[in-house]
Amino acid sequence: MRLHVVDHPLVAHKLTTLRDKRTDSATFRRLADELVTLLAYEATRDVRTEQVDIETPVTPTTGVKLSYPRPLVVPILRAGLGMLDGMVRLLPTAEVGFLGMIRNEETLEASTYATRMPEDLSGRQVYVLDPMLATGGTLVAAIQELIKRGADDVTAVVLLAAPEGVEVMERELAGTPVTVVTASVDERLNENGYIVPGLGDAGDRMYGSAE
Ligand SMILES: O=P(O)(O)OC[C@H]1O[C@H](OP(=O)(O)OP(=O)(O)O)[C@H](O)[C@@H]1O
Ligand SMILES: O=c1cc[nH]c(=O)[nH]1
Ligand SMILES: [Mg+2]
Repeated sequence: MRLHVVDHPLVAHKLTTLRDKRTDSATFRRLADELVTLLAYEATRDVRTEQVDIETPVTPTTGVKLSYPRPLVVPILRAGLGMLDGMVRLLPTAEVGFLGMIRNEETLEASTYATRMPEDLSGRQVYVLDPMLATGGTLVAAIQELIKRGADDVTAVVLLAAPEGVEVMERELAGTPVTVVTASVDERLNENGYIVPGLGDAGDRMYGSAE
């Protein structure tokens, strides 16, 4: 597994406001959207392209366009939904699949409550979106499902990661073609499985507590 921490002052600036507990939901959603677009620039560095012939007003030339099969973008509901627009803005030809997953806040185990994506992902590049990589249970399960369906290149775009979650991913997904792109690897997880310093519950901060 490859880990890429995006080191950029604009990313750090937006992330700081996102972490601030005084930031309201509307601002949080806007900042998450902007941050994803910055991370997407790095996450798509190896997106597949093919050569194409065009004519400029001056002369024929060759350029590139995104290849087929189209990349698949998979936000993990709920919180990953807040990252979708920022990602597809940079990848307009992408197809979008959905995974609904929830972490049990007592056991910290992830379970899947909704799946809507192609059965056959052979030869597809997939971008998974989830703001938080905490224990890693959610992302490991999501990526194992994508690889089972044949995906041969998976990039997870996460706003924040905990070192514990990165370690679990490295262990559980060893030997698989997986890259994690994040704005920060934070200090640790606390006793409730929350990232420290983190930003709290990403889904709740985007959409409310859902109770
Ligand atoms: O790495 P893990 O320990 O598995 O935790 C991370 C998961 O927890 C959060 O989702 P949550 O279960 O709160 O669902 P929500 O997005 O609907 O709020 C977050 O968006 C990740 O999906
Ligand atoms: O810090 C955390 C950990 C898991 N899920 C969140 O939303 N935040
Ligand atoms: Mg949540």
